[in-house]
Amino acid sequence: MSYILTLNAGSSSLKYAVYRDGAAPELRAVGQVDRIGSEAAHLVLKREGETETRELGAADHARAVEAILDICTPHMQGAPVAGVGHRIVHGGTLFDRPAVLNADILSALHRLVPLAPLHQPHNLAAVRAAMSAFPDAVQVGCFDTAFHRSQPWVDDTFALPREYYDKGIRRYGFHGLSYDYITGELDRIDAEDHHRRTVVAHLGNGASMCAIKGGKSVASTMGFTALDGLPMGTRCGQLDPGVLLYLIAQEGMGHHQIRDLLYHKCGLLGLSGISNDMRELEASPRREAKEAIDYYVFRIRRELGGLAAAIGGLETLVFCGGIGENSALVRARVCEGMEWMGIAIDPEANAAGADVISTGAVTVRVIRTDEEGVIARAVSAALAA
Ligand SMILES: Nc1ncnc2c1ncn2[C@@H]1O[C@H](COP(=O)(O)OP(=O)(O)O)[C@@H](O)[C@H]1O
Ligand SMILES: CC(=O)OP(=O)(O)O
Ligand SMILES: [Mg+2]
Repeated sequence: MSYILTLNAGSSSLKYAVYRDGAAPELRAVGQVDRIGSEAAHLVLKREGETETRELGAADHARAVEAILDICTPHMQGAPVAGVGHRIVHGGTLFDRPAVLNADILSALHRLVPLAPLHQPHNLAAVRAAMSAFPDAVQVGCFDTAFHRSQPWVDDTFALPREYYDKGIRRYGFHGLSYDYITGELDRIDAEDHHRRTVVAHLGNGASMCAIKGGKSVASTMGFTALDGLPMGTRCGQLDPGVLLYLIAQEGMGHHQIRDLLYHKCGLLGLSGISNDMRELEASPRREAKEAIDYYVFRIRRELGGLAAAIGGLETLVFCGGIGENSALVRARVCEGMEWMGIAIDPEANAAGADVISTGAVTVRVIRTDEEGVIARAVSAALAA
């Protein structure tokens, strides 16, 4: 008997899950370290209906991995961690599937840091920490970009001179582990194949949408970085590049200020001035909160039309991610007045967050996504190979 650990490192958080390896990995515990990089990192472990927490003080990713190991070990009854799976945001053009990590691959992934400055360094830090904590375990990288490698050239490129495409300035797309999971679920639950043309809305703190045809990504709203497309908790989403030129030339802003603005101060937080958290905005009576939700919904509806056009119609629409799975309000407002597209939903089914909420020609589903599960299965396959 052995265990699989999955690590999903963000800039200030590290989500993890522990599985017992087997034909189908069995989830044993999940948790998260928050506020990494501050003076007050905080660890949570949930297993068998119980929650444990620990204060870690000042902690980097290596310390976070150490603390995760420390809190999990007593529950593992001496069995080893045979494999560690990592969500790695950027696989560039190199990876269209998971890969067993070694020194050569790590240096290739390190060269992609400039393409994902706020995600990739933390993903790689977690890999290094796991390699030293589990020197005998197989380390498997699972790439957010991999699912989108099938995108046609027109959605892979920007209309920049060709040399920039060759330098890697392309539309990679992200949240691929989530889209991979959803695609697998649709194959499983919809045997009659009413999902040949599907749009998935992954609405979490980071958010994107993907048009999937015959199980393959055709177009997505995220591009070169995880800033493009939909507005997010704190990220801007689609932005006229002229705005950046203006900020540089007229406001005298530099690289770090602009980066901080676009990643941390925009989106729902920037528009509302209240919060990046959809729950708080839904509960707020203030006009700014309502307008932030208005903009959010408006952008999703615009993208839905565009993505459906990219795949020549729509049979299935899926909502997932923290907002997609839990916000009946956002789902209702996205679907409102969309009968012209074949989208109509049942208010009660929507309020209950039912698996299927539609009454029209397009099947509208709510699916709890599972990026961790996708990673764990990739590790299990690598261990079996
Ligand atoms: N019941 C709910 N109603 C509305 N929004 C919710 C609800 N539960 C969670 N959310 C929203 O989900 C978002 C977080 O999504 P999640 O997928 O957990 O993010 P992450 O990208 O960090 O994994 C937050 O905006 C949060 O407010
Ligand atoms: C790529 C991305 O936006 O990831 P997350 O939603 O975890 O921030
Ligand atoms: Mg997420």
